[in-house]
Amino acid sequence: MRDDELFSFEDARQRLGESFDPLPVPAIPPADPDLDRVVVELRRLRDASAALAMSEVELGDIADRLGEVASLLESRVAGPADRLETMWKGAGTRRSNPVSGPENPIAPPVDFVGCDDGSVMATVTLGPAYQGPPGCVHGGISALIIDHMMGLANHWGGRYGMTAHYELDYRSPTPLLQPLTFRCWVHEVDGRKTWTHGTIHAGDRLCVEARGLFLEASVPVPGQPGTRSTVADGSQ
Ligand SMILES: CCCCCCCCCCCCCCCC(=O)SCCNC(=O)CCNC(=O)[C@H](O)C(C)(C)COP(=O)(O)OP(=O)(O)OC[C@H]1O[C@@H](n2cnc3c(N)ncnc32)[C@H](O)[C@@H]1OP(=O)(O)O
Repeated sequence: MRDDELFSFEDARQRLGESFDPLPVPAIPPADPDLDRVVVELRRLRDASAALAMSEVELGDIADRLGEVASLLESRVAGPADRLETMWKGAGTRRSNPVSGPENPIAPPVDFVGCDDGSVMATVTLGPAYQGPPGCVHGGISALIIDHMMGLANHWGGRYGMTAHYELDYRSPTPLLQPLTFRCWVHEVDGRKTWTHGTIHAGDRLCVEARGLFLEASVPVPGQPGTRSTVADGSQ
């Protein structure tokens, strides 16, 4: 097989076979609409405060007021271990993951679409908060998004698993402030193993190629002794 064929999603559906029966990820309503609003505001702050050095903007009063809000929030919430237990009584990480989660301020967020061709696709424009090389997306951010998206591609292809092995080739710089097309698809399956591939393009230009090996596995759910969950789905 040629290298470029490895990174073609065209026949992903064929490879999944007649059993391809995509499983959409059901939308889950917010447990608390105000939590989603808090996260929206935090993302506005993130985007407005990234890459501000040398801007000559007067920030002293902003820092003071943000400090007051942070202290108010801290005084109202439980510790992180307690919160981890509570969130698993809800939607698992489907609403709180760091890539698409509406409850997670570090998520860009990325919105995914399951495609009839067997792949999962997303278009996203990343801002300065995600900068690595000058004007470019940090390679670890690309890796984070594709890894998560591979999990969704597995689900779309009727598979699940934890990442056991993951590798990337950065073929050309991945620009900030331009729409990027992410695509992931199941490449091959064998028993507990799923090999999943992914790409990032800026327009027609290939920026990143990725390969992941996922193994069917589950982990204990925080605060629910004896209960295990497959990665991220919040169901047992
Ligand atoms: C209705 C609901 C909708 C919900 C819809 C949700 C959608 C949901 C989207 C979520 C998207 C999240 C996606 C995030 C994905 C992560 O971030 S996962 C987090 C990162 N990964 C981890 O923490 C995994 C840590 N590693 C482990 O726990 C264990 O190593 C594993 C992966 C469970 C495997 O352990 P194990 O089961 O003991 O495996 P083991 O028996 O040693 O090996 C099994 C086979 O795999 C091979 N293997 C194992 N490791 C490797 C390796 N690293 N390289 C190559 N081969 C390997 C072995 O050689 C062996 O091969 P065979 O001899 O059978 O041919």
